[in-house]
Amino acid sequence: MPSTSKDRSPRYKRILLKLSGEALAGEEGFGIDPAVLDSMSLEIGQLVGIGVQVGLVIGGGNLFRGAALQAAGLDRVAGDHMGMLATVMNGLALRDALERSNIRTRLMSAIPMSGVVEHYDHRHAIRYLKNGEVVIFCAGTGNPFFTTDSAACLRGIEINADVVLKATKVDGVYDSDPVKNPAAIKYDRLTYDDVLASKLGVMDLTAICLCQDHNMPLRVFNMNKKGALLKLMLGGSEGTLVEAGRIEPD
Ligand SMILES: Nc1ncnc2c1ncn2[C@@H]1O[C@H](COP(=O)(O)OP(=O)(O)OP(=O)(O)O)[C@@H](O)[C@H]1O
Ligand SMILES: O=c1ccn([C@@H]2O[C@H](COP(=O)(O)O)[C@@H](O)[C@H]2O)c(=O)[nH]1
Repeated sequence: MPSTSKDRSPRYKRILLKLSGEALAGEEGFGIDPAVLDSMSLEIGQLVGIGVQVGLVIGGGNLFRGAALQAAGLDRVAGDHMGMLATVMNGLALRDALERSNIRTRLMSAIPMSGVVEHYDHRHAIRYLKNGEVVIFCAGTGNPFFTTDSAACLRGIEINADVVLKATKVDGVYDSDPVKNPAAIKYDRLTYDDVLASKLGVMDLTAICLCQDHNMPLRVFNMNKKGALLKLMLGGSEGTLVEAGRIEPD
């Protein structure tokens, strides 16, 4: 039977999607691959097309990470500032790609950068989202010693998103890192307490605690699977859902 517009009504009204900076690098492992930007824009455009309000947080791991710079001898705070500025560069590139695809987009930075990006203000952000514009939140939380995962959960809570979606290169949360352990077992659902107690490393624990404190559901899924994001919006199951409450075995 052909699908009707009713079939395509989204399961979430407003989402916060965290995009990995590392994913932007594509095959190169460093920098920004325009082909990856275009494919991300296509997927995001599909969500806007079915009426989902989309807030984005972009990581910086394709350019700089404070902890790696510190290991190379740099001061940690300077390294973290470089990492946050890296997310601004990624944000500028992503906005450009989205706008080339005719998706109206705002870029808001936690660090004021007059003339380059708009300074973050959650009330303005909500207004833009209601207006159908995609909003990219860059520069993380604006503070060192945090990550963009924490920034994603923070912004998700501030804009009152229905869910935080972490797009990554693995299929969800496993009992150990699936990149290092090919025999790792994937979970479909977990509680915040499960993730915290077992220190499951897919996201930093500060981010998980924030979601737990504010009862913000979190889903980790693989962005390399074409159409996974749209499938999720239309009620399909992808990745791992982390939420409150006791999960009964199936
Ligand atoms: N228990 C686990 N389940 C799933 N993935 C895990 C687990 N432990 C560690 N990981 C690793 O965490 C990675 C997810 O982090 P990812 O690179 O997407 O985020 P990030 O570091 O926040 O992004 P960025 O590239 O923006 O810095 C996965 O690629 C996986 O290798
Ligand atoms: O709130 C924040 C967010 C990020 N940083 C620094 O930026 C890099 C890149 O972010 P990823 O989450 O690793 O992609 C991060 O390693 C930190 O150095 C920050 O200081 N504060």
